[in-house]
Amino acid sequence: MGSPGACFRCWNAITERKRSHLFMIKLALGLISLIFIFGMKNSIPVLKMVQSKYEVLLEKRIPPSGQPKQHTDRNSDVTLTARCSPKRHLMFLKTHKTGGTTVQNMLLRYVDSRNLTLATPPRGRVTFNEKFPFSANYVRDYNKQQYDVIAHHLRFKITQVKKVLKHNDTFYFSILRDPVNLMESSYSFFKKDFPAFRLSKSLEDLLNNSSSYYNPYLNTNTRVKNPTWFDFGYNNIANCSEEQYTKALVEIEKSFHLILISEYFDESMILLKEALCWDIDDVVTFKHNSRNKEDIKTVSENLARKIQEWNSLDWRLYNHFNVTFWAKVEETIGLARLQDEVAILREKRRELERQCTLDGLVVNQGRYFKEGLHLMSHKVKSDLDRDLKEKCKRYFIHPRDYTEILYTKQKLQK
Ligand SMILES: Nc1ncnc2c1ncn2[C@@H]1O[C@H](COP(=O)(O)OS(=O)(=O)O)[C@@H](OP(=O)(O)O)[C@H]1O
Repeated sequence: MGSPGACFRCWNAITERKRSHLFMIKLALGLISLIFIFGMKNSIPVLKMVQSKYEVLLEKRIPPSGQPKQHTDRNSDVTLTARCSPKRHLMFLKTHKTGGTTVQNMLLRYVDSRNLTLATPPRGRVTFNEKFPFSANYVRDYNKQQYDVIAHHLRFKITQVKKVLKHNDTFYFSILRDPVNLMESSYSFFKKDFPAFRLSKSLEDLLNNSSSYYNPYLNTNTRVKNPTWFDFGYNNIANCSEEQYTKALVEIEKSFHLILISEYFDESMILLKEALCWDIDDVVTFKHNSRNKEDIKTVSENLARKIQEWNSLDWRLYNHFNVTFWAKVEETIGLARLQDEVAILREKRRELERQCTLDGLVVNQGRYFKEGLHLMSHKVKSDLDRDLKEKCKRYFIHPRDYTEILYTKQKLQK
């Protein structure tokens, strides 16, 4: 190794010509670096948003006040006392065909056991008016009173939601699903409900001949294209410029504290429980609205690409929040603890299934059986004691029935 003095002498020994060559190379390298950094920053605005989102989420992670709650860090065997209190004011944007009914059932059970106030849709309905942006007047018996939870389908409009959920610590969250899986599910579930689905012979036929089947201006075709973008309150049919897309994404980032991912449902439940400062027992769920295997069609790579193009806004949205989901995992509980807790959650589900049900998931022959589809559900054992039977039933009850039960209970409590 030469000394700094020796190096200085080397430098002086270089001829004038070589020095100017070196200068030119350094200048070129500097320029290339600048172009690269500038290009990255501007061509991937989404990455910038991911960063800023996590700065915001980290700030919000531990509420400033509330009852101390103990969390055990399994990796270090250290019991940490984090100051957080269970969140009870919740806005769940129930998107379509994303596993939303499963999340909703968990929320309704939470509302039930904690005697919270649920904003309910009109009698006999499982959705608010979904075609138009939400209005506080869509809530049954709305009289400017305060509610704790919204968990039914609606088209998101934050100003109106805030007229119903007035607590300023309301936690906003939603769930997304890969648009390919979502559209395959949607096409079979809503086959008779939307003209574009009804008229086409298959999903492939619809996407190959969309102009023959799909009239975007027909208000009965609202959720055929970019259905999740529509649920979030945005225009799912007009061309969306880069600027409009980014503006919408920033709005969603600002309004929602957490976006769950259907493909990682159990992981989502653990992340949600952490964010809400709930117990793991609160997030044990059973699948609702799932189809029998024989009703699920395999989607070829070619068709998958077409579905992604058709739902390009939903596809971008999903990819964005898939990234932020995992970043959030890293920033909060970490992958190792996530895996441990997912295993505990699944064991709890298995145990409850053993206690409550006869044969696991079976084809639903009940009242809400959807014609032409084999929807699955659980059958509660008949020989259980009264309390356990009531508890078990709550996991599998149809949202329409549960909503009515909660509505009546709330009325009686007044
Ligand atoms: N826990 C869990 N994990 C993964 N996927 C799940 C889960 N719960 C429900 N599902 C699937 O979600 C689909 C039903 O979605 P929704 O309940 O949102 O439907 S609806 O819009 O309310 O009709 C439906 O999808 P398909 O079976 O593909 O149709 C369900 O199987």
